[in-house]
Amino acid sequence: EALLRLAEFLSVQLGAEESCGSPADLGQSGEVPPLLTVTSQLLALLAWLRSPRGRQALLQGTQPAPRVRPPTPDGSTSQEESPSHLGAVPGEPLGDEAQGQQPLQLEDDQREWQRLEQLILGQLEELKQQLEQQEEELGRLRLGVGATDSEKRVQHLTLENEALKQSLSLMRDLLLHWGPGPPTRAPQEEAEALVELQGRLQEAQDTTEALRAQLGVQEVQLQGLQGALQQLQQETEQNCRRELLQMHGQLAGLRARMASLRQGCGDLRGLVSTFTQSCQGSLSEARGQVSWALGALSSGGPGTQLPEGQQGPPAGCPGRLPELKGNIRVLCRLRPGTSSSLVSVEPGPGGTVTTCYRGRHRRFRLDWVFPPDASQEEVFRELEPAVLSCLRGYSVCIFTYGQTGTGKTYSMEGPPEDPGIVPRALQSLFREMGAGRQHRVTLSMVEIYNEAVRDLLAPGPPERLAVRQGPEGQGGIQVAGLTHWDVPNLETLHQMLKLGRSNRATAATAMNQRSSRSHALVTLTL
Ligand SMILES: Nc1ncnc2c1ncn2[C@@H]1O[C@H](COP(=O)(O)OP(=O)(O)OP(=O)(O)O)[C@@H](O)[C@H]1O
Repeated sequence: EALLRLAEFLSVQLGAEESCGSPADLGQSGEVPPLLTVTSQLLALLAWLRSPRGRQALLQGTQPAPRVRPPTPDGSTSQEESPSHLGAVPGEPLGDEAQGQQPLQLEDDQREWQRLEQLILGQLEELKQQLEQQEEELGRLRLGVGATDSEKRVQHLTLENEALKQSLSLMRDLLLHWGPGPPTRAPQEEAEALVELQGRLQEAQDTTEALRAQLGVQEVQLQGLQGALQQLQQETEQNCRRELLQMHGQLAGLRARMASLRQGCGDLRGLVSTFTQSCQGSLSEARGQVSWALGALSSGGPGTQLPEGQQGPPAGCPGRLPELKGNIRVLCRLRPGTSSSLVSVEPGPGGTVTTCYRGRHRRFRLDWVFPPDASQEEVFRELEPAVLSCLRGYSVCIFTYGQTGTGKTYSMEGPPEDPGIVPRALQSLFREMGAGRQHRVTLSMVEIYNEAVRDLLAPGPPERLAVRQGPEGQGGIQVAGLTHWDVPNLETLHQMLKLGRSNRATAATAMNQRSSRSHALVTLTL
C-alpha cells in the first residue's frame, strides 16, 4: 500500500510539474528540479517507513494514527488524511491471518527498501553529475569575466547551487532521521559522498564569490580606463587645435615673408639690370676713348706727339669733359606759362622741381633745371660739351621727353629765328671740325609713327623699313635700307633737315595746334 501511495504521489507530482512546470511544495518556481522534489518525497516516505511509528503500522497492517503524510522536503508534516481505500482503522488489532503473513510482508518491505536505496543512490549520482557540470560552467565563467551573459549565468548557477544545497541538507537530515538501520555499507558511502559533495558545493560557492569580486574589480578598472580614455581624447583634441592655430600663424608669417622676399628679389633684379647697363655704358665709353686715342696716334704717326689742339678737351668747353658728369644726365626745362601742379622751382645745377598732383607733393632733383625764361642758347650751352664729345669717339644721344605741348620740338629744333639744340649742335660740330676737317659726316632721318619706321630722307615716297640687330661691333640696332646722305657743309645740312621735317606726320591735338604725331630720329654719323 505504501508503495502504491508512493506511485500515486509520484504520478501526481510529475503530472503537476508537466502541467504547470513548477513543484508544488517548495514554493520556488523553476529553481528546484522536479526530480529533487520527487526524491525528497520519496526520502520522506522512507523515513516514515523506517520510523518506529511506521514500522509499528506495517507490523500491525494498519494505517498510522494520526494519519500523516510523509514530511515535505522542508521538514513540515501535512495533516491531510491518508487515503481511505487502505481500509485500516487506527488502534484496531491485527487478525491471525495478518499475523501469519508478517514474515512475508517483512521480506517484501526489505526488498522494497533495498530498491528505494538503490533509487536514492541513483539520484545522488545524478546530483553529483549536476555539480560537476556546474563546476565546468564556473570554470568557463572564470575565463570570461565581465560579460553580461556570464553574469547572468553566474546568477543562475548560484540559484541552482542554492537549490542543490537545500536538497542536500534535506537529504542529510533525512538520513540522520532514519536512525540506526541495517548495517549496510551503502549508506556510509552515501554519507561520505554527501560530505564530499558539500565540500565541492562550498568550493563552487567560494569560486563564485571570488569571480564576483574579480568582476567588480574589473568593472572598477574598466570605469577608470574609460575615464582616462575620455580625458586623453579631450587633451589630444585640444593639442591638435592649438597646433593648428600655431600652424596658421606660421603660414601667415611665411606668406608675408614670401611677399617681402619677392619684392626684394624684384629690387635686386632692377639693381642688376641697372648695374649691367652701367657696365655696358662704361665699356662703350672706354672703347670710344681707346678708339679716339688710337685714331689720334695713328694720325700723328708713330712716335709723334698729338697735335696741340687735340691734346686736351675740344675748344669752347675747357674743363667740362662729359665723363666728369656721368653717363646719363637729366635736364628739366620749364615751358613759359603757369602750371597748376607746379609748386616751386630751384633752377640751376642740381636744381629741384616741386609739384602737387591730386594733393600729393613730390620733389624732384635733377642735374640741371632751366626756368621758363631760359633761352635756347642757355640750354644748348649746357649740352654742347656732350655734343662735341662725339668728335673724340664718344657715342652721344640726346632726346627730349614730356607730355604733349610741353616744348620738346621747340627745344630740339626751335623756330628759324631762335634755333634749338639740333641746329646749334650741327653748327658747333661743323665749326669744330673746321674747313679742312678729316671727318666724313653723313645724315639720316627716320620717323617712328604707329610702330612703323619711315625714312624721312628717302628719294621717293617714304617707305616702311625694318629694324634689325646689327653685327657685333657696328653699333647695335640698324635700319635696313635707310638712306645716309653725305653732308659737306652746314647749309646742306639745314636743307636736308628742312626736307625731313616736311615729311613728318603732324596733326592737331587738344593741347598743341601742330603736334608731332610721331617720333623723329636725326642721326649724324662722323
Ligand atoms: N620754352 C618755350 N618758349 C616759348 N614757347 C614755347 C616754349 N616751349 C614750347 N613753346 C611753345 O609751345 C607749343 C608746343 O610746343 P612743342 O610743339 O614743342 O611741344 P611738343 O612737346 O613737341 O608737343 P608734341 O609732343 O605734341 O609734339 C609751341 O607752340 C611752342 O612754340
